[in-house]
Amino acid sequence: MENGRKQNHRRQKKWLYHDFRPADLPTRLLQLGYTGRTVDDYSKSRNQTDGCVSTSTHTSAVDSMDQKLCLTLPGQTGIRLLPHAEQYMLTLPRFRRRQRVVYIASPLKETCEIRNGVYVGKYQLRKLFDIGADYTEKQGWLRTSRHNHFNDFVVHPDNQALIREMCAKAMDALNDIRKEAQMEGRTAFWILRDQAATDTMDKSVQFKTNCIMDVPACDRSYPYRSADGSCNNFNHPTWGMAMTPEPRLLAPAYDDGYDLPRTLSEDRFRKLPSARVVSNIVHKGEQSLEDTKLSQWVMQWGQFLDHDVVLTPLTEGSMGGGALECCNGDGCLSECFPIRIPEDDPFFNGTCMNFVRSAPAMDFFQCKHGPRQQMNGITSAIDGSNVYGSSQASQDGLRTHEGGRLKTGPPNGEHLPVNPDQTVCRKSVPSDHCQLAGDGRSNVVPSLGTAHTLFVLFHNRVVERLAAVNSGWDDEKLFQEGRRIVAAIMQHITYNEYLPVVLGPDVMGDFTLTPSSSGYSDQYDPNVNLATVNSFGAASFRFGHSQVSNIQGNREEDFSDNDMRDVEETYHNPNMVLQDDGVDGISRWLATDASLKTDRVLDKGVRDLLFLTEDGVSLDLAALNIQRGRDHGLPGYNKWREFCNLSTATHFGTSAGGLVDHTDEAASLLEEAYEDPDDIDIFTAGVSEHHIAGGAVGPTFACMLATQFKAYKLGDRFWYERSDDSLTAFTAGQLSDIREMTLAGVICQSTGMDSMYEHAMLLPGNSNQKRDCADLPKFLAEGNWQY
Ligand code: HEM
Repeated sequence: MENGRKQNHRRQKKWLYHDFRPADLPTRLLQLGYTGRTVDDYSKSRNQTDGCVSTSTHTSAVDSMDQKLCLTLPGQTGIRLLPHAEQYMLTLPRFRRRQRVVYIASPLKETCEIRNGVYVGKYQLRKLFDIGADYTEKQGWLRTSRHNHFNDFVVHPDNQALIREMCAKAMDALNDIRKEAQMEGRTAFWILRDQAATDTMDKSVQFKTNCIMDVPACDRSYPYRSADGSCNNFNHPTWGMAMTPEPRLLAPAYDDGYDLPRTLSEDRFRKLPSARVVSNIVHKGEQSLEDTKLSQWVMQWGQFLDHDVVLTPLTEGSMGGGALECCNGDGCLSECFPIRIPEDDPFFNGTCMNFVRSAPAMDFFQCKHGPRQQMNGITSAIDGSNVYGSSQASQDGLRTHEGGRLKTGPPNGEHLPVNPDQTVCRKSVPSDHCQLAGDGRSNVVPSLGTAHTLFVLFHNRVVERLAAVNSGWDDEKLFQEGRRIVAAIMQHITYNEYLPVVLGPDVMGDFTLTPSSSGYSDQYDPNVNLATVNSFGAASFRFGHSQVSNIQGNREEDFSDNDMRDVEETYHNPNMVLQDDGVDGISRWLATDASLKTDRVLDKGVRDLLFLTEDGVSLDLAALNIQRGRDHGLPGYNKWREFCNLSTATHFGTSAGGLVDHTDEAASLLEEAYEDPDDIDIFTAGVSEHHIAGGAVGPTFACMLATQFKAYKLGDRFWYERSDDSLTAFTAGQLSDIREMTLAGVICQSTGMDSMYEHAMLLPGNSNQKRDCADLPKFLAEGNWQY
């Protein structure tokens, strides 16, 4: 008997890891929760939509098309298999006879450390089964960094320990879930499926508690924002803090309920189309339409603002460190989720677009964990963290520590300072420099670098003026007061100039977003969490990608064209902004060139040529957006319609019960791309809706965006319009000075320009005339600012 049990146990282990028989797969799948489908069905559906991407000369695990396991055979292309988490596999029938070894990539939770300045976590490839001779075991490293697109998103050393803790905990959490499932003899999918449904903004599943992070202690008498956004809310000091998980408005729709990206329909019978296929069908167009009212400053303010409120770090890695290459060697790692490029792609030659999953996160302060979450690497509040950084160390590194000023850089001290890491950008001439700013993405395009530069220069003008009227103030006081004023002006520009043209008057009113024209506005509610929610970063606020044009430009003092470059030439190349007249000329171009209309089409510069390298490798931003939503487990379009109390679609027509907020053309393209309206990705459907009256987005994105902007306003203890907190409030006179300020005023004050259009975000016209800078609002720091 004893012997029998042992044998049984051994047999079970063997079955799991070594001796898997393809014939058992249907039964195994049923046990694992993939009900109602046979292997053949599954294989067929995967066959239709998946391609195999990498070729190998030896037997090894090399690639995956979406986050899972893969198998390669000598001289054959790689095949992606099923989730490592459940320790089982699927294979395409045609390879059965020839397959040798299948590996499992499993993170080793105890191995989180910093290497070469970035967080790395160890993973191990274990043999799952073998039907042949070769067998090797491999080890590699996963690292968590801010981003892998040309190292834009470098982790500040100050945050490395935090990332390490967080990632270790997140890996622990996912392992706990797996173990729990094994102990109960059920799959994690079933355990978490119901619980995941309740894992919304406030609740998450609680498995085990071994907290190692302390909730920050708050000094209630400190009058300024902390550098990392902690203690904005005294009752919840981590709300809105950098390096914390992004809350969710809706439960995630992961394939396995807790970790694996959404690649299947809700009933798990359909495989979703490749993100690039969707992009080719829905987001491709001959030429994007220009907006008739809005200038490029709307696009540029959107991106600059985005970099104030959200940065979602990715997991990176490779055997020897460096960015994860999911189309080239790292594809077997569970953190890879590359995008399949169809054979008949109109632009790309290859079959695979690199895509790395966002780093896993959990609420490590409350030690709650459940389905995989993603983290915000920067502060959530609209607080100028893109100017001042999101950690104490980063803030300190940006300051001169004299007179409250921020550092500036060559050639004339009117540009961003030199980044200590000169490998994060491309240089046209040796005298160019990679720029340093509060957010790591400032080199992405020159017009973004321009916005950053303007606000650093503006800060310095503000503190100079404060110093002139407050002679007793030291560097710290000047810096913090300047920072407080600049953040308030950024909030005002956002709610007074940007949001009204994006959301239109009705939504502004319904969500109480319109700034008061006089007096105070005391809507602060300490029960509101101001943290940037997952769907805002991964979907709705990406609507701005549709506004990006193929050109980066510079205009002369008389606003005629000066330097016009294709956007792909300017990615990660700050040359344009570092010209003597770069900031002025680009600001003029942004104010007078039309933004592209928010619609389903993304221009070629971002849809085919994003981050083009000298080697001719580029990405598709629409496909990345779709894939990112799936990576984060964002539910489909219909679920967001429900969230927003809007009708859902049961057919692809535009009549009642269908896609009522789409044109016939957009609806029919969605039908071509998807099998069922429930499958439609939120980015794709959201960006292609009709605009709401007076706005630049459709009703679904308007609701999702307004929900977030309401939280930024109501949940911010430092909201600029408040009067009811004597510690943080501006005086009535100061508030009225802040309300006077406009983006045009900031541009004029920060540069040597003579004139600018009054409403920088609107195209020139009868109600938007060019004005002398002398006649535009100025922040003078007289009277009201003398203490
Ligand atoms: C030249 C202009 C722009 C470029 C090249 C660009 C590029 C990118 C890239 C490469 C990503 C990461 C994609 C991924 O792997 O998931 C991203 C993320 C994002 N972008 Fe843009 N973008 C631009 C403009 C904008 C604008 C105008 C907006 C908003 C109005 C915007 C909002 C966002 C948001 C919210 C994210 C997610 C950020 C995060 O969670 O880390 N972007 N963008």
